[in-house]
Amino acid sequence: SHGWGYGPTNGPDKWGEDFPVANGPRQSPINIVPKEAQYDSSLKALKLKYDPSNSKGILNNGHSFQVDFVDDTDSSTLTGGPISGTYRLKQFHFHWGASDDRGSEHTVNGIKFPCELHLVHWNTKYPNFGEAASQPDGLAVVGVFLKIGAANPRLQKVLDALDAIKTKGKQTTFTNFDAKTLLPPSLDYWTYDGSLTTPPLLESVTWIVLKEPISVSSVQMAKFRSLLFTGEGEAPCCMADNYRPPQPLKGRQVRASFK
Ligand SMILES: CC#CCNS(=O)(=O)c1cc(S(N)(=O)=O)ccc1C(=O)O
Ligand SMILES: [Zn+2]
Repeated sequence: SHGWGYGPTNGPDKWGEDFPVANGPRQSPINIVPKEAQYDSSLKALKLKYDPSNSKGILNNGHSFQVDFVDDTDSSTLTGGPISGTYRLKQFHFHWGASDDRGSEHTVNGIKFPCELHLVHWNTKYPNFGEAASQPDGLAVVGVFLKIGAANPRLQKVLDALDAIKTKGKQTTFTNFDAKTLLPPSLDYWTYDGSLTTPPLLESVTWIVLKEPISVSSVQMAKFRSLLFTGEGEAPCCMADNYRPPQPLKGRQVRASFK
């Protein structure tokens, strides 16, 4: 049977057939309405401590590309913010559109950004990522919006690696990358309880969405779209529009770390 994807026959509207949690009470992404977010003075500042030597490789996984990190020690971690304990950085990846008017998963007042970065972390109170991914407090994903503007030099090393991973399943080494350089100056954030935005859509994610976007140029966005969903030797299909649309809030509270 065909696996899940983002096409008309296997896209987000079809995921519930194989993954019934798709219609669960804490699905992601969501539309964020800043005026309805509650400022919570008890929310701590985010603390992101990333060791560049932990970056391992970059992989085209057939639905996005991801940069993987060594996560067998506490050398690249997320602490503070809305979470308790220590979460280790596992990978980061992006979601983007076929044109600059769409591509993000979260939206703000219904506005779509051209791209969204996700930094995936898992709670070290569990023995490994797989175990954590099945727990309600197992994962924490930091989301960063990208908006069209000046070319972002911090993205260039990632984009220059994409020629080597054009087709599904290709990977190459990607060392000494400091993921902190992808973050905006302000770490103000919205947070809510949600899920993975791709199958298996597990409801195990504390979402931490930064208010301030980082920049990306239209030329750089075209580079994202040069990737293929398809494997070598298959009819090529450009990797784009790999985003799930916002899901029902179902009574959840979105909190803000800032006034
Ligand atoms: C079990 C399990 C699992 C999910 N893995 S992931 O958290 O790295 C991930 C997270 C997300 S997201 N968009 O929810 O952060 C998307 C894609 C992936 C992925 O495997 O490729
Ligand atoms: Zn994602």
